[in-house]
Amino acid sequence: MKEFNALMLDYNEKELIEPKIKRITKDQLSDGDVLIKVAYSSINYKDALATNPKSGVVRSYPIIPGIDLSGIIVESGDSQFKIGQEVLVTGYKTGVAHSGGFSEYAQVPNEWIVPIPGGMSLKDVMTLGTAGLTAALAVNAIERQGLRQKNDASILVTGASGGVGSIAISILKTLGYNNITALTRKKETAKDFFNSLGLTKVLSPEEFTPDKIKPLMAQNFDYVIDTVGGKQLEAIIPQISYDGSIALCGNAGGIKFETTVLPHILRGVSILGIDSVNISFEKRLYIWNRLATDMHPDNLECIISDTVSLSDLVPAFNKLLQGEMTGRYLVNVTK
Ligand SMILES: C=CC(=O)SCCNC(=O)CCNC(=O)[C@H](O)C(C)(C)COP(=O)(O)OP(=O)(O)OC[C@H]1O[C@@H](n2cnc3c(N)ncnc32)[C@H](O)[C@@H]1OP(=O)(O)O
Ligand SMILES: NC(=O)C1=CN([C@@H]2O[C@H](COP(=O)(O)OP(=O)(O)OC[C@H]3O[C@@H](n4cnc5c(N)ncnc54)[C@H](O)[C@@H]3O)[C@@H](O)[C@H]2O)C=CC1
Repeated sequence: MKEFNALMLDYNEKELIEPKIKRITKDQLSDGDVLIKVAYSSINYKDALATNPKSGVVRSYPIIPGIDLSGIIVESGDSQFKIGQEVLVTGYKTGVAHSGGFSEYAQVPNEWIVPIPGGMSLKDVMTLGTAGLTAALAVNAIERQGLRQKNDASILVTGASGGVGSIAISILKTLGYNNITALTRKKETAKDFFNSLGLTKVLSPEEFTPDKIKPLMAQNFDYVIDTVGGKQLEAIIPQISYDGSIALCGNAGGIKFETTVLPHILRGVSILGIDSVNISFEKRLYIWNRLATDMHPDNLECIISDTVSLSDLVPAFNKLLQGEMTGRYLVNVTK
């Protein structure tokens, strides 16, 4: 490997220099103990945000973005990791302050590396990627809050056409929780996708949002997995049932919302924060193991809408940011 392809983001103090595929060498990668020949990556909302310097996602330039990668170890300075071993990396500084997965090779610290969980392929783990890890963390969090004891609990999932939302729905269904309502702006345009997820209850924001939002409203949902954040939350939290909870995962619709203490002090409603980037290694392994076993979505192949190559990334980012994407993009780095 002398030169190889990578997507480079650079910034000239005023504006982002148009992201471009460049031929680079190993010494242009960030430092690390292990060199991985990348097979697959995926596109997450955060990867698309990374192309906007104002988003605050990228902490240093130039950078190879891509918060996810799977591949095969080709050089190892750590006896724990063997050449030829199949591994995955998500989160930490990957793709935001350390060269990431949109490259034919990546070099990372040993403590970020997760061996591919039993039974899964390099492609399966990137079909899930950070979106899958986040969805699984959210389901795990609401299970710990009582969902396990309530098989017929009513669960609302927002941003349901997106990566985190659709994988959360698949995991919930795989685990046998079937009373799921999807909230989506794509009720009409993504009908086939929702059918493939086995959803029967799909609401648009217009149907969901009451004319007047009161601090407490009818208790319609026991649990919520929210990927949208922002103003939409103002109509959701007052509709959570007594002792229910909401796993807050995302900010696709904004970061600010106004609320009152009433759902929390009168109904015992809990807000559960979900982070996939810096969770402990122990929890990471636990969740990946669940994704390979009881949480493994029955219909994993339905989640991927398109498989793209490094040269297709920029138009794909734009589609994601404009909310035009349904499901997920898998990135075949070798294509
Ligand atoms: C896959 C995951 C996701 O998709 S999460 C959603 C995508 N991420 C975002 O939208 C975050 C974008 N980032 C921002 O908007 C900003 O970076 C910020 C608002 C989070 C912080 O920027 P600001 O300029 O206000 O503050 P500082 O850079 O000075 O940081 C303050 C304080 O927060 C710590 N911090 C910054 N970024 C993160 C982060 N991503 N995760 C956790 N903590 C973060 C930073 O270290 C500072 O703490 P300190 O103790 O002072 O070092
Ligand atoms: N907490 C964590 O560790 C993680 C957080 N996230 C966050 O979760 C969110 C979803 O991520 P992905 O599934 O990768 O993105 P995605 O782009 O696949 O899905 C986003 C969904 O939100 C919808 N949406 C976008 N803007 C909206 C608006 N204004 N109002 C209503 N719906 C809107 C889209 O139509 C889509 O269904 C993002 O905010 C992302 O940053 C993602 C992964 C990890």
